[in-house]
Amino acid sequence: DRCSTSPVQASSRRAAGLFEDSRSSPRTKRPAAYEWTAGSELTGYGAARRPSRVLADERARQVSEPLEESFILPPPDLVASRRASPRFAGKLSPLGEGSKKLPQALIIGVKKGGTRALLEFLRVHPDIRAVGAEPHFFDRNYENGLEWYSFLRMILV
Ligand SMILES: Nc1ncnc2c1ncn2[C@@H]1O[C@H](COP(=O)(O)OS(=O)(=O)O)[C@@H](OP(=O)(O)O)[C@H]1O
Repeated sequence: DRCSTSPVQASSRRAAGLFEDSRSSPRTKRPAAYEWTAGSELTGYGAARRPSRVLADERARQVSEPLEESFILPPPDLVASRRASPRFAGKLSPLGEGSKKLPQALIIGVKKGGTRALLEFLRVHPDIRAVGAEPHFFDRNYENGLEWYSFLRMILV
């Protein structure tokens, strides 16, 4: 919500990379993220603080390291409410319990643009899980990289 035109465009490119990563390689998503990140011209808040080349190299090192699987537990509210749909067939997500995964969808918008309202509408759907609070990855936590991002208990659509 603090982005001007240029960072918003950068965010859109980044989101597209994450989408493709999740769909094309659900188990080994990091190599795809590595290629995407390393080949991208990074602009926006993170790049404004450090040179984009340095930032890209740091990202490449982070995402090329092997990831631990199955360490993030489902949110307690989901367990308590038993909102998981029959599609999940006894699991709490299509990925199995405790999977760590980047989101398959991002909501990006200006302040007071209705993003919170959209999130709440989507959250009603039993096949959609979402972060509890807005993570502000692109405008406040971008420098923490994808590792930080995937540590959130993220969205499983
Ligand atoms: N579909 C639709 N139609 C009309 N108005 C809508 C709609 N969706 C959201 N809103 C109103 O837009 C205001 C900002 O919404 P959000 O708080 O969800 O936006 S955001 O989280 O800051 O992006 C907020 O208004 P205020 O309550 O006056 O702040 C929402 O009620």
